[in-house]
Amino acid sequence: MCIEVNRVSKQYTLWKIKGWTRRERQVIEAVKDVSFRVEPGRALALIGPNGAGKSTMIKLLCGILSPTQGSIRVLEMDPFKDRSRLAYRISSVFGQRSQLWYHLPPIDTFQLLGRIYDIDRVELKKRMKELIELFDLSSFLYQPVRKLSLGQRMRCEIAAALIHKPKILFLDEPTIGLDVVARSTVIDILRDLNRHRNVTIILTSHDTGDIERICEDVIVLNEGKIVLESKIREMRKNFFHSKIIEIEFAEQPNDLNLLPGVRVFDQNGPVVKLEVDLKTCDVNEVVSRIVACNAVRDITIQDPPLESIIQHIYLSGYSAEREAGQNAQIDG
Ligand SMILES: Nc1ncnc2c1ncn2[C@@H]1O[C@H](COP(=O)(O)OP(=O)(O)OP(=O)(O)O)[C@@H](O)[C@H]1O
Repeated sequence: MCIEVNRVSKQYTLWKIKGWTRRERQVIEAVKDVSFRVEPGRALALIGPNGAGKSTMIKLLCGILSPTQGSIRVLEMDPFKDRSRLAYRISSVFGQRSQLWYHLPPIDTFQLLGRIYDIDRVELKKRMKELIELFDLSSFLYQPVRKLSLGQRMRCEIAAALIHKPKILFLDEPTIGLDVVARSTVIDILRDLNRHRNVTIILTSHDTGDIERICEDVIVLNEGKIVLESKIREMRKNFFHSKIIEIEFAEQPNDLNLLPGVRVFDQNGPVVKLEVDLKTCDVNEVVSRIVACNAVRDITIQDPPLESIIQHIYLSGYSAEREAGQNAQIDG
């Protein structure tokens, strides 16, 4: 097994200053009694709303934090106790933080990391060549990192994370702030690493598109607890029951004459978002009907926002069922 998380909880303790002399202790339960396993070569997404505990979970798995309760094994090691040994076998990319030297070109960081990981000179040269080709870095390899675009920086960031050939790559919001093209490049690279180079990927993202293209498995966290553990395919089948159609009409529509199963999700002047229940009707039919009866400037079809899927998971009573099941197991 690549990763084994057994009944892990993580609490943060904060001290609030109250007046001149008093301090009040506040305990935040970021992760509550979480268990899961990841087989080698899988790609797992950890998703959930803000504050759900995703980053805390990634930090626990990398050994940056130690659990308050429970145990974690990553590649047969305790990530917190064996952190330096584990560092040779795993890697992490945090979208909001950089491991590249800001005022130096990326090539300098690669060479420095080569030294840190004790990679032999010839081998390092070979690996850098491979990564430069894979991530198409040659045109900006000698420019200071501060002068790179966000997309170029993220490609260098992931290349740097791979210099020591890690078995597991942890990514916390790797596509945050990237434009459509840069995001797509990063996603393709991550998918290739997982599918063809056997790198296990653990990813957090707020973007359902990223998650679907990279990962096979998903864990949904909310308020520190697992509310759903599933294959992405199953989650789509069970919970993605709707699509959002965004239409920009030539002028504000009076009567949309909507089919059953279609509701107005949002409206801002001539821009209307419709939610289509896929169990009741077909998206193509809805689009054809609207285009036939109205002057339309633009139409886009999207998946519903992650937050609304999570809300749906709750409304479907899934989490309550799961909790009841777990309690029954514990009692048994
Ligand atoms: N260093 C810290 N000290 C105290 N509380 C923290 C710390 N880091 C996180 N928390 C709290 O723990 C909870 C979980 O935070 P975490 O960052 O793990 O969530 P997240 O799912 O990654 O959220 P986001 O999507 O916003 O990044 C939140 O209530 C957060 O305020």
